[in-house]
Amino acid sequence: MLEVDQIETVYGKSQVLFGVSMTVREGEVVTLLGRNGMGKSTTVRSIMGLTPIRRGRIVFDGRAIDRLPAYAIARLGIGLVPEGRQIFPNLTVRENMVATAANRQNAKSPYTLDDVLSIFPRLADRLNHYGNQLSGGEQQMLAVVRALMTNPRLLILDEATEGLAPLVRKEIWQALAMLKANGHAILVIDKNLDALMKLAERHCIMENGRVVWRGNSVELAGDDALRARYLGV
Ligand SMILES: Nc1ncnc2c1ncn2[C@@H]1O[C@H](COP(=O)(O)OP(=O)(O)OP(=O)(O)O)[C@@H](O)[C@H]1O
Repeated sequence: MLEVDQIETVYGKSQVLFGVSMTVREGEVVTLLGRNGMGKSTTVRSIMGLTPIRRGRIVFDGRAIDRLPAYAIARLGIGLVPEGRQIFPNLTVRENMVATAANRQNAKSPYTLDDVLSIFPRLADRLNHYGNQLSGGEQQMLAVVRALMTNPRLLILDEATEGLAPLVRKEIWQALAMLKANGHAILVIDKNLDALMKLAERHCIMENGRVVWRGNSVELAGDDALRARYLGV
């Protein structure tokens, strides 16, 4: 479904990605792991067309997307929950959701407001609250449901549980498990390894702009030295 092939990305004169390759297949959950500053967000920005790649190729559903503008990539069916949430503070919860709603893939039964609210019931009680009146956890849930309102086939989450209380985090993980069960493909960047090892099939570890390890949850769980070296856990 998504193939990232040998991409190189630069910010001005500083090269950040040095030939990153990874894939996400239909209905699969894949993680990008690594310490801070290793290039995970830049990989996501490159996929979404927010930062242009200098070399390499990115293919989604058989189509090269690496020269497309960000809006066109989103329209093809990739939904992003960006780092830092970025919800609209002066719109209500309902308005935030409607603002991004689109059935871009002409899904047979696109998500309705009620569908996505059933994933995070506490947002249903906050429909008329403004974005800036929500707790951090509620804002994060809103960022997820907002991405879902675009009916993406691939959902990308960049540090979606950062700074959240454990119970709220758990709700987000449960929601992702449900989305996976519904057939969504998900690419997730997060630091909660335990949750990720339960949710994801495959993991990619990045260091200094390269993917230095790929494997499944059993391999990752069984390799203490690997986790200590690249993830510091
Ligand atoms: N807009 C930018 N301009 C210049 N350098 C940047 C920019 N954004 C990120 N970088 C640099 O690129 C490198 C990779 O950053 P990136 O955000 O992709 O890493 P990351 O693995 O996602 O880490 P984090 O979890 O801290 O976001 C870092 O050295 C960072 O300082």
